[in-house]
Amino acid sequence: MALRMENVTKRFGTKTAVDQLTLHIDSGEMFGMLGANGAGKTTTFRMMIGLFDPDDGEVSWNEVPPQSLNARTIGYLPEERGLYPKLKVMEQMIYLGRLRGLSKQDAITEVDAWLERFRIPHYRKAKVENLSKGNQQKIQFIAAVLHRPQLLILDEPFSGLDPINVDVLKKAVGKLKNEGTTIIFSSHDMKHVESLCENLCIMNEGKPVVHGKLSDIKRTYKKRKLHIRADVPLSFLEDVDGVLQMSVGADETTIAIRDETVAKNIFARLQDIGHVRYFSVEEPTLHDIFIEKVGRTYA
Ligand SMILES: Nc1ncnc2c1ncn2[C@@H]1O[C@H](COP(=O)(O)OP(=O)(O)OP(=O)(O)O)[C@@H](O)[C@H]1O
Repeated sequence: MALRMENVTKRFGTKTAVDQLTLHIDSGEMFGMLGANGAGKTTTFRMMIGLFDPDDGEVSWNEVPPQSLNARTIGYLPEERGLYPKLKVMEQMIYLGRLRGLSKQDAITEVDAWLERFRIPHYRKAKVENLSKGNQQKIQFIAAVLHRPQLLILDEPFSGLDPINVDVLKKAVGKLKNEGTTIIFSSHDMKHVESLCENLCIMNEGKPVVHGKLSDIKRTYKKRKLHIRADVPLSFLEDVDGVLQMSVGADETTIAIRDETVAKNIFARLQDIGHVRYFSVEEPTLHDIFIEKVGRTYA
């Protein structure tokens, strides 16, 4: 286990921001952290990088506490972006690279490669304040990875990016994962977590309410949705045991059901009637699971 958080608690005055959190993240894993505003994600990240000491519990990376790690081990993209607006991109990257133990030349080589990859080599000498928000975010990402960290923590890396830049950044993150980097990121967009992570944690009020492998989480979440298109009225299905909700559209009827056995019952009844053109059982999405576990409407 590369990253270990054991029973970690962090309080601010009377507020418990993180409450007895235990997380084990393997080396080379891509791990997603979800949670509503104020759930405790950023506080957790700050403890992972040693910026905050936990009040209780322990944090370690390969058995070493974050405060004792070499400056090159961890890369961090903070939620509040922290570039110097008046400095030029390359000047700033060299400065940050040097802080993490890179030679000037190694920093330049690494940053140039990233600028090429992001198709913005012409911004090498631009002042950060003159870049668009999306390009500033790419530069901030480069600042987090230019020293090739083993552990990369990205707080909301995709927020504020257009879909094209989301893809660019997703590819960059995928490349780093393939090279063996352990990556932990938070997102308010469940589709990002669903498309990138095998393992995840959903936090609510400082506690993990769901934690584990995405496929296992989906399997244990029993509720399903049915989509049916038929040439006969389907309103009689409302009375079937285990039907939770039904919405009748122009062509398609969607039914929320308690579990898969209900789908089998409905399928059997429809076969008796015939005239069914389409029948599908939808796996729960992370969005459905989030709403149920965190218990509030959340985009
Ligand atoms: N430095 C601090 N001083 C006092 N309270 C804090 C501090 N940092 C965080 N908190 C509180 O701790 C709780 C958790 O905050 P945190 O920023 O970790 O949540 P988050 O999940 O990252 O939220 P968001 O999605 O909005 O970024 C919140 O109630 C927040 O107000």
